[in-house]
Amino acid sequence: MAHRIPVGLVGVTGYTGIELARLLACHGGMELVRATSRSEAGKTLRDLFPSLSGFPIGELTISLPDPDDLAAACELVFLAVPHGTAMDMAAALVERGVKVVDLSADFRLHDAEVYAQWYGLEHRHPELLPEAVFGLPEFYADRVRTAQLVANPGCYPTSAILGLAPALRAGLVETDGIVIDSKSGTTGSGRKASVGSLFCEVSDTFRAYNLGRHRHTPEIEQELGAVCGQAGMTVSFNTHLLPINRGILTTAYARLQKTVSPQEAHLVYSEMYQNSPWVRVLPLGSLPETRFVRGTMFCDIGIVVDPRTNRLIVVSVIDNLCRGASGQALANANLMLGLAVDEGLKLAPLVP
Ligand SMILES: NC(=O)C1=CN([C@@H]2O[C@H](COP(=O)(O)OP(=O)(O)OC[C@H]3O[C@@H](n4cnc5c(N)ncnc54)[C@H](OP(=O)(O)O)[C@@H]3O)[C@@H](O)[C@H]2O)C=CC1
Ligand SMILES: CC(=O)N[C@@H](CCC(=O)OP(=O)(O)O)C(=O)O
Repeated sequence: MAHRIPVGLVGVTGYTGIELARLLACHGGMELVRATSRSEAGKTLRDLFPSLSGFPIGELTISLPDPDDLAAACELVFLAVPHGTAMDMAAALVERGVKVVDLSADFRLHDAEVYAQWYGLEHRHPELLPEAVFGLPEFYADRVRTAQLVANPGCYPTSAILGLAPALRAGLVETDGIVIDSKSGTTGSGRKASVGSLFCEVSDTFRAYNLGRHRHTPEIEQELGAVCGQAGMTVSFNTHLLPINRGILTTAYARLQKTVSPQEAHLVYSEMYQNSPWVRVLPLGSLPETRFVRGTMFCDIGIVVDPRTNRLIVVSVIDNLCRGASGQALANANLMLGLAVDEGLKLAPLVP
C-alpha cells in the first residue's frame, strides 16, 4: 500500500472512537498508528473489538494518552473524549504542531462565556477559540482545509443546521419562534455506564429530556444566526431518547415569512445542496427515516409546507455516530490533510 499519513485517536474505547476505528480500518490515505485509552492500554484493538480481527488496524496496541508520544508519531490526532477533558489535550497537541480534530464541544462555541454558561465550566484555553474552525464541510470546507484545530459539530446541531439553513438563508421563514424537536438513538449518550442507558431503561419506551436547556442550543443558535446574519437568534431546541442504537431524526417548525408553494420551497433546498452529495433532499411527499442513512455521512431532508398553520416543517435524519461524529471528523481530517473529502466515506447505508 502507498504511504499513508500517520494519525492518532484519543478515546478509542468510546462509541465515537470505535466508529472512527471502523472507518480508518479501510482508509487509503491515513494509517492509525496510535489509539489511546486509560482503562484498556496494553490490549490490542482486536482484543476489545473482534469486529476488527483480520484488519491490520486490529493488531494495534492501545496506549496511554501522552501528548509527546502522539506528537512524535502523528500528523493529525482525533480527540474522541468528553468535553472538558479535550481542551487540554488539544492545546498540548496544537502547541506541538499537530493538527487536531476535536469531536467534543470544547471548541465549537466562539464565546468562552457562552461555553461556561451552558457547560458549567470555565474554558481553560479561550485563546484557541478564534482559530478553531467549525467543521461542517458543506459550509466551511475552505476554512477547514487550512485549519490546525477543527471543532467537529455536535450530532443534534448537524441535523438541525443542515435542515434549517436553506430556509433561513433564502428568507422563507421568520427567524424567531423556531421549534426544533430532535430524537436520538442511545449511542448518542456515549458508552460510559449509567442507569439511564441500561437496556431495561431505554427499550420499549420513549422519553423527552433537557427541554429548553440542552447544551447544543447555543451551537445551533450560533450557526443558524450566522446563516441569516442575525446574532442573538434564539430557538426552542428539545431532545428525546429513542430506543434504537444509531440515528437522529429532527423535526423543525418555522413560520413562513411569505406565501410559498411546496415546489418553491423544494427548489430552495435542492439548489442549496446541489453540490453537496451527502445531503439528499427528498422529493416532495417523501419523508426521511433513520434506517436509510445508517452507517453513512448522508443527511436526508424532507420538507412540508403547511399553509393551514403557515409553517414550514423540515425533517432531517443522520447517523449520530457517523455523520454526527466520526464520519464528519474523518471528512474534516481528509480536508486538513489535502485528501479528497470523501476518502474512506463512500459508504452505502446498512439496510435493513
Ligand atoms: N456518541 C455520539 O453520538 C456523539 C459524541 N460526541 C462527542 O464525542 C466525544 C466522545 O463521545 P463518545 O465516544 O460517545 O464517549 P464515550 O463516553 O463512549 O467514550 C469516551 C472515551 O474517552 C476516553 N476518556 C474519558 N475521559 C478521558 C480523559 N480524561 N482523558 C483521556 N481519555 C478519556 C474513554 O476511555 P478511557 O476512560 O479508558 O480513557 C473513552 O474511550 C464526546 O465529547 C461526545 O460528546 C459528539 C457527537 C456525537
Ligand atoms: C442521546 C444523548 O444522550 N445524546 C447526547 C448527545 C451529546 C453529544 O454527544 O454531544 P456533545 O458532543 O456536544 O457532547 C446528549 O443529549 O447529551
